[in-house]
Formats: sequence, C-alpha cells, structure tokens
Amino acid sequence: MSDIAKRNAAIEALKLVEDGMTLGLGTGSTAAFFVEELGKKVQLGLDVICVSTSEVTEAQARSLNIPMADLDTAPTIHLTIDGADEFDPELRLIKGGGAALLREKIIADSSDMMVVITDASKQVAQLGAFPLPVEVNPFGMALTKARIEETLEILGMYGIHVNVRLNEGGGPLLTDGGHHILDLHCKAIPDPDMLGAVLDQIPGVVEHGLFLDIADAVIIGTETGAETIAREE
Ligand SMILES: O=C[C@H](O)[C@H](O)[C@H](O)COP(=O)(O)O
Repeated sequence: MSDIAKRNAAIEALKLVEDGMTLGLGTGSTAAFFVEELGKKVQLGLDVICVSTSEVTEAQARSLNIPMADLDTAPTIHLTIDGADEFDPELRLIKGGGAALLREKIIADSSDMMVVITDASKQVAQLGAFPLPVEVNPFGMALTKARIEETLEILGMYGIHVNVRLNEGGGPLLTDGGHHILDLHCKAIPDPDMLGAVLDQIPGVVEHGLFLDIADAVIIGTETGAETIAREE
C-alpha cells in the first residue's frame, strides 16, 4: 500500500468531517495520514474535538494541536476514521495489526458512524489470510491460548498456529491496556460471526480483532484518488 493511496483515502475521509463533530481517531499508518490532514484543517479553523484509540495517536494529535476530549466525558462520537488489516464484501474487518484493537473497538462500536480508510490490497473475498489478533489478559495466558486452540478445533479449524506476539526485546508485547496479543494464523475464517461469538466466551480473552457489523463504509485510496464502498442497508 503506497503512502499516496493512504493519504488519498485520508483526504477523502476528511470530506465527511463537519464543524462541531466529536471524532474518533484510529491507529496505524493509514490513520496517521488522516490525523496529519485533520491537523492542517484544525489549524485553518475546523472546530472538532477528538478521542483517540491509542497512546501513539493521542501523542500525534496533541503534537498537531488537535483538541482532545476525555473519553469518559466525551459526548456522542459522531464519526470514527480508522484503518484495517482486511475487509470483506460485507465490510467485516480484521483489525489489530498494530495491537490497538481493544480501544479501537470500544470507540468504533460507540460511534454514530465508522469509516475505514485503506487500499485495495486489504480487500479479500474471505477474512483470515491476515492473522487474527486476539487481546488476552496476561494472567494464565497459556491456559487461554490452549482454550483458543481447543475451540478452533471444535469449530473444525484444524492445525492453526496461535502465536504470542513479541516485542522488539523478545518478550510478550504489551498493549496500551496492559494485555498481550495472540495471533491466530487461520488462513481462512469460514464463519466470522461464529468465531467471534465463541472467542467472546473464552475467559481471558479481552477482545478479538473481528469487527463485524461495525464499519459503515470503506474508503479505498488509489494513486489518483479514492473510491467509497458504503454498507448496504
Ligand atoms: O491495531 C492497529 C489497527 O487495527 C490498524 O488500524 C490496522 O492494523 C491497519 O494499520 P495500517 O493502516 O498501518 O495498515
């Protein structure tokens, strides 16, 4: 995915922003272009207030003097703009490649509108080629991992590697929320709704990266512009 395509998707998403809005700011390299472009508009007088899905995005937004709200006192979040690791024809997503999925889902799910900015390389017929991130509590992580592996087999998904995501020092990566990430190398997820529902039931799973029925539209950036796919009602 080129930086030009990412920026074009971000610029297209900016057209949805209006004065007076509370915005959810996503995480990742594509979302960072949106924050950068938003910063320019704020400097020119755009009147918005934002909440962020990660410490990294929060720091970027503050460095650009974008007004930030305390999430617990923020009113309605009108619009959230975020990236994705995969999207399918039903606009179901895999997210969490940058380990921000928990905060991303909390904010996306509470937003009036959630729009994904991406490029065509993230478009798939079936989710699962991108390893599915699952955020887990550090307590008993090995037990949680074993339960996930067992559950995948019950669903008929055999031989799937579940890896603990590591940080640069070789230890388990720590999320902003103080949790770890397990990456499920599914290759294909035949029934995302079913997998999401069973993962939700496993103690120790804090959240998973399947964003189902959350995205209202996907903006696909290209070298020359952007195309929008909106959810069919
Ligand atoms: O945890 C990170 C997020 O879900 C990102 O939005 C996702 O990984 C896409 O990131 P990027 O725009 O860098 O491909």
